[in-house]
Amino acid sequence: MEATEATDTSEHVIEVTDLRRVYRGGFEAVRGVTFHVDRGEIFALLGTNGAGKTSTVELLEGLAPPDGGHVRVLGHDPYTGRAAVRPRTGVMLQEGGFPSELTVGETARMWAGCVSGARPVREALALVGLEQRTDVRVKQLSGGERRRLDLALALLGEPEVLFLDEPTTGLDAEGRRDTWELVRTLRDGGTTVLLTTHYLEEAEGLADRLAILHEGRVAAAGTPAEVTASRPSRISFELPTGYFPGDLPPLAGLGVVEHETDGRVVRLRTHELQRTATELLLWARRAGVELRGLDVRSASLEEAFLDIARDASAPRTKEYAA
Ligand SMILES: Nc1ncnc2c1ncn2[C@@H]1O[C@H](COP(=O)(O)OP(=O)(O)OP(=O)(O)O)[C@@H](O)[C@H]1O
Repeated sequence: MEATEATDTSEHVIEVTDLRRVYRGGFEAVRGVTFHVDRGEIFALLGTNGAGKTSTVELLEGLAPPDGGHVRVLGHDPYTGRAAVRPRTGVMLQEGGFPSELTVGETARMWAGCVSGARPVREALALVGLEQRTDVRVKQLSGGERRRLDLALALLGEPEVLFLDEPTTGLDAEGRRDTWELVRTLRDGGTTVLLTTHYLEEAEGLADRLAILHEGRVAAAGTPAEVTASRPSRISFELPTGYFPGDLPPLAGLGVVEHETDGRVVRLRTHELQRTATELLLWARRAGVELRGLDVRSASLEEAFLDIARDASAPRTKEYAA
């Protein structure tokens, strides 16, 4: 029934519904994950080590069948409909694993031989800035150059959907920025990109939407702004000389949801940043004191992530499927 269920007109290029993956021995690495990626969107999967990112992406790439739920890529089941999906997708795995004796050009030509309608090798290498390294053996490439070669190979087939597993790991700051620029250009040209990353600034700056996985489940999802908006902002300052924490106005009444004092430094968290900051400054003016070291900042994606990771560090037993 594969042909009839393929709906290429759908804006949801990737659809993941209640996805489950159970490894041999019964360990449930993916426990009911649901998300979708629209055409021409960059979607980032984030999560602590072992959260289930690679286990999820492998199912999207059709490397294994799900143990529950379902996946559609370009309207097809990527496992049973692999022949229809694979030519239209590009995959950059965490480990490329090319024969290290071949040169960059030989590797790309070999790969291009396996791809129908491949773009010229020179063009793919130029996209990732490796055109000057064509005659260099793979074993002589730096770690960052190998990642760029992985990306060039994923781009050979001019894919509609690109899966990038930690695409900038090992790249220096310039290489990382170049890769972001390339991914944006591909997206603007209509390519749909799903990437995993450990770099929060990468997800914040690059992704149109993202999901943070935690122990095999989606702990937070949305645009970077939506995910951070759900987290409290921070205010910190030094207690004025001669004042004690009890001299401050009642904090709960200022919208403060968490507070701590570390020596003379007061740290607050609030969902009402403007109101809390205004009330504190009015109190300081009335008292005729200065709030030295005042630092007011909105929640960042990093904080959202750390909140989730902190929760993850609480002792738990591994969950096994029945
Ligand atoms: N083949 C396997 N057999 C058994 N357990 C596995 C297997 N592969 C992964 N796991 C376990 O599944 C969980 C999720 O692993 P996965 O590699 O998907 O996480 P990840 O989010 O990609 O982590 P990382 O950020 O470290 O790459 C981990 O607890 C891991 O130990």
